[in-house]
Amino acid sequence: MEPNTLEIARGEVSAAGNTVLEVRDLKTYYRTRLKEKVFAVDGVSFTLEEGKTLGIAGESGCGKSTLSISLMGFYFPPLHYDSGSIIIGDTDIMKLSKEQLRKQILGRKIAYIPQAAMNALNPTMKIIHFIEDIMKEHRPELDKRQVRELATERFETLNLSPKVLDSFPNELSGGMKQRTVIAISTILNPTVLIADEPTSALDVTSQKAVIKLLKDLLAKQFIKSMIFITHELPLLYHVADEIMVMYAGEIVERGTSQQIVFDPLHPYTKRLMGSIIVPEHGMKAQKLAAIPGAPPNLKHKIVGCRFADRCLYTTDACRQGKIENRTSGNRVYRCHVDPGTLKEWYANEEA
Ligand SMILES: Nc1ncnc2c1ncn2[C@@H]1O[C@H](COP(=O)(O)OP(=O)(O)OP(=O)(O)O)[C@@H](O)[C@H]1O
Repeated sequence: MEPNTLEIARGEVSAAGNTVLEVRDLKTYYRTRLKEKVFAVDGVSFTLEEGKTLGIAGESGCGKSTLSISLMGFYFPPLHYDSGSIIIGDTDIMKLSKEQLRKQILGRKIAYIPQAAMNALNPTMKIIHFIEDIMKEHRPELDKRQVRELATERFETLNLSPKVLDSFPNELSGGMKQRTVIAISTILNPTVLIADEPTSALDVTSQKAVIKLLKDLLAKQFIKSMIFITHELPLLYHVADEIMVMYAGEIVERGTSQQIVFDPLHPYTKRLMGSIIVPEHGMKAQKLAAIPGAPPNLKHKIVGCRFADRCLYTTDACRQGKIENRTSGNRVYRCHVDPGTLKEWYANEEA
């Protein structure tokens, strides 16, 4: 079904397809020791379609990790939920109790691989014991032999040696540990997998193996969709079907990976991606560009565009009221300037 214009304008729908996750106007904040609220996720809305990988890009501190943690619906101080919905299937998980979340959602519907996940494994437990613990909670009808059979089959299908099951974490290389964490985290076939910098701190060969594993999980339908966060632009471009760009707690643009990298609309995306005339092979070493200045302090109420202090094209209009989303074809971006004018400005920069 085609999304209607209003839905797109709210940034709630990006593409036709089977929606597996819908986030509506989500707001979450850190409470500081001085009792101030830092809204690191401030009115985020988006959908994720079955079979798709959605990348999240943005400078350090723009809220990517907070958004991904927030999507689990499970909050530990200093992070708090303020408002909004996280809908998986027919369930708004924010309406569930912590117990319901733990039993019905975490690991089953949504799984999260945090930064440096591989270092979080308890070194005194063999890999099979992590899987047994998960199954005890979620598939109590299975005995130990059945759990081992299931784990062996899963590891073999993912081209991981079943011998790993009888290893301790510190007997595995960094890359193998990371792949093992991913295999364990997805053993219940979650609808959505969130991978936050899953390849950072790995050598190039291990990075490739992790990416292949993630793609295999999708292709073999052990997961239905993925949210992928990385600072590595070429990696994001190659892994993600679509990219959302975050700035100061808001989504400022969403489009296909091709559009975001090579034809950005929002001035923040434009700066973040550097020059749009980048031949693909030249992207290999490219990271997200450093932009002069710093994002606004989220402790304070911000009026107008959050990027205004760093944008090359700021006018008085940018500093007034709330900046609403605009649409251009399948794309949504949060800037009051029309696409034609933006493209003209960017063309002049390159002239
Ligand atoms: N414990 C905390 N207390 C207060 N503010 C915090 C806390 N943790 C993060 N923040 C703030 O929340 C905002 C978003 O941080 P977050 O780590 O989500 O960004 P990020 O885009 O994931 O960065 P990175 O790419 O470095 O992981 C930042 O302004 C950060 O300073």
